[in-house]
Amino acid sequence: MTPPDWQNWKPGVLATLMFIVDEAAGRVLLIRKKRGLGAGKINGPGGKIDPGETSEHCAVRETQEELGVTALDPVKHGELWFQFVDGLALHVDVYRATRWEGEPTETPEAIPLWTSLKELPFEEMWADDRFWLGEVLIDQKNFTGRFLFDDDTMLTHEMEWH
Ligand SMILES: CNc1ncnc2c1ncn2[C@@H]1O[C@H](COP(=O)(O)OP(=O)(O)OP(=O)(O)O)[C@@H](O)[C@H]1O
Repeated sequence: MTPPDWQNWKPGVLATLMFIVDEAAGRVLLIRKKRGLGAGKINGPGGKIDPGETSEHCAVRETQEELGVTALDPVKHGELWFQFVDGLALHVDVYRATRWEGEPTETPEAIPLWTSLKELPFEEMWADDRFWLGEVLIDQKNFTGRFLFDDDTMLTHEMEWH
């Protein structure tokens, strides 16, 4: 199919992703997602923004709910625009934090996975992640990415680095 013009994409559902980076140990706190969109995949903690909530608050709250960890001083590094051919549209703000409180704990939503920054498990992640995750986590770059998906299959992508 022909993808719609990027400019005509709707913002859709607003959501967030949080990546807590332990710079001293060269690792990032990922999750194995147990339910919801992308169940079974490895991703960062995150989820939908509640009405009236800021995106930063959502990223912190979802990380608390999924892992029992509080991210401190998160910095926004990017925006992901996902369009699925079935009509679902997701707009995701991506945060990175280097300080946190609490010990990651398994919850009904997620299994915590401290992962080496040198061995990001892209084969178990959403297909778009290999276009931006290393650049954000390691190089602290800022970006906007737009991706068209048919279920799990990425059909097109467009990256801007700021
Ligand atoms: C398509 N390629 C993708 N690549 C990378 N990450 C993706 C993603 N698609 C969704 N995500 C993230 O996965 C979480 C689930 O999205 P989301 O719709 O919010 O579902 P989830 O059921 O977890 O939300 P609630 O916890 O119910 O709020 C959410 O953090 C969102 O940012």
